[in-house]
Amino acid sequence: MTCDIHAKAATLIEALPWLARFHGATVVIKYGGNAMTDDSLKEAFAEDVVFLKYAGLKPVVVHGGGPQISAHLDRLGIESTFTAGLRVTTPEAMQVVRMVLVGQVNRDVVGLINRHGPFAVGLSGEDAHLFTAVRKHAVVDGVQVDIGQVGEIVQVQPGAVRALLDDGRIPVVSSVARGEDGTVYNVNADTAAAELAVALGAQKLIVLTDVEGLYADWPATDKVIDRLTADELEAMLPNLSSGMVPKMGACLAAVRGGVPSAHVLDGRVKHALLLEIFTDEGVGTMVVPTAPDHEHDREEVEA
Ligand SMILES: Nc1ncnc2c1ncn2[C@@H]1O[C@H](COP(=O)(O)OP(=O)(O)O)[C@@H](O)[C@H]1O
Ligand SMILES: CC(=O)N[C@@H](CCC(=O)OP(=O)(O)O)C(=O)O
Repeated sequence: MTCDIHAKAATLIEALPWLARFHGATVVIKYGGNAMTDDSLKEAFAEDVVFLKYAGLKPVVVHGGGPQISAHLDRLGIESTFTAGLRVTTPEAMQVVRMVLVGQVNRDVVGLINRHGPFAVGLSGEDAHLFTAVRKHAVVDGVQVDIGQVGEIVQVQPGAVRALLDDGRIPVVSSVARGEDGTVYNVNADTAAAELAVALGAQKLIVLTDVEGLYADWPATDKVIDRLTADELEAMLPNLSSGMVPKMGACLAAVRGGVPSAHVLDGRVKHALLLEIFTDEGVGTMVVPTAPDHEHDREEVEA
């Protein structure tokens, strides 16, 4: 019993340096479609985000919804195909993408968070010119491939998100973007989260997904890379497959854009967010700008 109490106190006090470090910091969290399928995990995610807010951080959520979009397209008899991890998006599919992300998944995430208080406000990347995009082409074996209404973000106007943060709210953003010509674009949510993290000058980008982190030798799953530099990641990128291409590309873009660290965490682990931010070990894969001079504790590495 005494032992239990001491262990609890030790866990709480272990958080102290991290609370001091991240007080007032903006943290962008990408909540992935594959990490949002289990009800008790969804509730734990919402608790973590609200915990971060009460702990003095400024969480911003960017959500995905790939599996939910695929399920809806399936019901309508529309086939889903992906090129380089991106959904080939016909105008017909785009209507479904927008409806599912903005009308369904965004509402679900906002609702989960707001069980704890009047915090979450949902917005689409189209709102207040948050994300402006142009048509993106995928490159397969050096050849440009048309993938439909997939957008590449060319401008972020984070004013609406900042205003919500200043008002003590938790912005919840869907990865749909506007084009200057009125076209609506489907943007990969990892990419959107990274762009927003850079524009906000965030202290961290955290990407929650359904694997432990970046595996060194996928599909072998016995070794997770716990830390790598931007240069090391860049060298690995051409050999990555499926959803990890945009995910790790996003981590690289965030770190190169001035975000001090980007993390890929296992969203299937309850309270993975809290473990990453408030404990000494950290979990998952961390991307940092450059290698530390010598082996140090995690605090120095992230500084
Ligand atoms: N090197 C790798 N390490 C980890 N996962 C990988 C790797 N290469 C491919 N994957 C696959 O990428 C998936 C994650 O991408 P994705 O399904 O798009 O996630 P999310 O929906 O969370 O954004 C993993 O579930 C795994 O199947
Ligand atoms: C262009 C593109 O691929 N867009 C994604 C947007 C949602 C997303 O990224 O969802 P996850 O994070 O759950 O994968 C899609 O249509 O699936």
